[in-house]
Amino acid sequence: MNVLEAVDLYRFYHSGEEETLALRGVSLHVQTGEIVAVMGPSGSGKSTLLSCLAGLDEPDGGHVVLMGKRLTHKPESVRAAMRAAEIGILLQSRNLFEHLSVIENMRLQMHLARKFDRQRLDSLIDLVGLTHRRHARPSQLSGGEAARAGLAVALSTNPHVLLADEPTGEVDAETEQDIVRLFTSLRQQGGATLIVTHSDELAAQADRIVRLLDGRVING
Ligand SMILES: Nc1ncnc2c1ncn2[C@@H]1O[C@H](COP(=O)(O)OP(=O)(O)OP(=O)(O)O)[C@@H](O)[C@H]1O
Repeated sequence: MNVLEAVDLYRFYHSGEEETLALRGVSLHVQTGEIVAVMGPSGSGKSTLLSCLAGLDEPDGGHVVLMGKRLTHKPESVRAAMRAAEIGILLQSRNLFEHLSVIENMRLQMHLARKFDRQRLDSLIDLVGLTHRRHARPSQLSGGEAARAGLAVALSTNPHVLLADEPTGEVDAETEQDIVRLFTSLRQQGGATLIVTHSDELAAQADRIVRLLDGRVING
């Protein structure tokens, strides 16, 4: 089953006289139990694509279908509700509120999605190896711990699809291995994952690699 599908996405940016064609007719899908890696050089449109897939940005053309329902060209409030219910998002800027502890960040995410689940909270924090750091604030975490905490927050609502932008971008080799293992265990549980990455190691674990160049898919 297609959990997430993008059909012929276009996104243009205008600044002054200049127009950038960030996406030029991108189509892709992610199915249940599948990891799809999106790769491509800097500026090829990966982050723009992820924002459109998450409903954080509206494409200028084309559409996105999430769990059989159109996500694009809907009011922001509707997109936000669909996002909270169905999507886990891990962006490069991370998804942690600085004034909340790891566990409070996870709780907040669950409450926003109206999916509070004490058991899931405990098992996820254990899964990412942060039980002993559950009460730490983001500023008190190492880079690798913060990456794992961000992942725990993204997964706290048990989303149908996880979208991750460079999840291993700033972590050491050991944490990268842990994150790779986490993604593969999610696949075993039937999760659908789309990862934007420059890491060959992470991409090697994907079922498919979608390569972007100048806003176009150059293979699928
Ligand atoms: N808000 C914006 N305004 C104007 N141009 C933008 C904006 N965001 C992105 N772009 C341009 O759109 C193109 C695609 O950018 P995008 O960030 O999606 O690429 P990327 O593949 O994610 O790059 P990177 O690997 O460096 O993060 C680039 O040419 C970028 O300069």
